[in-house]
Amino acid sequence: MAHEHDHSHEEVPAFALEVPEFEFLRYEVAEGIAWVTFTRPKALNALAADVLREIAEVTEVIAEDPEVKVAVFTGEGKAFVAGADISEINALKDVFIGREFALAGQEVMNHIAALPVPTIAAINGYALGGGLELALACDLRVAATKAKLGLPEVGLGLIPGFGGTQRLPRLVGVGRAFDLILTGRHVPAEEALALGLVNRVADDAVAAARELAQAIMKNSPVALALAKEAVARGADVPLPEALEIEADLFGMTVTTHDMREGTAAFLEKRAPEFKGE
Ligand SMILES: C/C=C/C(=O)SCCNC(=O)CCNC(=O)[C@H](O)C(C)(C)COP(=O)(O)OP(=O)(O)OC[C@H]1O[C@@H](n2cnc3c(N)ncnc32)[C@H](O)[C@@H]1OP(=O)(O)O
Repeated sequence: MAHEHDHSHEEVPAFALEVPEFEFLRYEVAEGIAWVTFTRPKALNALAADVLREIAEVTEVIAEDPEVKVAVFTGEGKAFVAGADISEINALKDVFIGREFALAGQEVMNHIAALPVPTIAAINGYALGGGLELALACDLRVAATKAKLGLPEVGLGLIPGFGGTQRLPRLVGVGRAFDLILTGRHVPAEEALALGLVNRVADDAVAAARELAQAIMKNSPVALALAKEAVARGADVPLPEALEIEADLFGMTVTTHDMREGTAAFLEKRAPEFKGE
């Protein structure tokens, strides 16, 4: 085959994943966990358009990386994410551009929600507005004791626009969601736990997220992906149809190596060795 270019990357094995350079986040994979850390602490990790673009890119990297079993999102400094960038919103004037702004943010959150691996928001500090909406797009939320969560948009003359008016009531119920959406107040972590808004509260959210990820990773990766798919696809359809989706996906599990291995290991009183297939 003729070589038309100087392939300076030729020594990289064909299967190596190309990870783009990120400016506003750090991407690391260690022991099966993909860590996405927002690194714009001076602006409290606010979601400027460029940050949202990088989040969309990193979800593609995660989805394609076979090493990743669980993904954790967290922030540097005193905030997880303090919302969409208010100076960018201040510049929005046209109704259609405003709508596009919300749709673009929603799309990024949808990318997170659609990831095939379990996702955890390690809420190290403020998770406000678009920041809470990002956490709501994750499967699980772990909050630091000092974290504050809220949807303060109405105080800015806005409404939540990155999924908050929809994902929050689905998670905690309409009445509890209205409390947050209409007051815009900052909810402390312990109260967020009582509301069902977060799954765990710990002094160190990152350490607690790591423990949660490790507990999840003991299970079959293929079962995790199918369980996640069942919940997601069943969420917005009538119950009889949702139960059919569950049965179809259950059917798929019985054809997997992991199901043979998991059930055999139980019967043989030993630990399973899952392959994710
Ligand atoms: C569809 C989605 C819509 C949305 O998400 S709308 C945004 C919703 N979020 C908010 O309304 C929260 C806004 N931020 C705050 O209320 C405060 O911050 C905090 C309570 C979280 C923290 O207050 P404190 O500790 O006093 O820090 P600080 O001096 O306000 O913030 C440090 C720097 O970060 C900038 N910043 C904070 N949040 C945002 C943001 N969401 N968009 C743009 N910049 C933000 C500030 O302005 C400041 O910057 P400088 O150092 O240059 O003065």
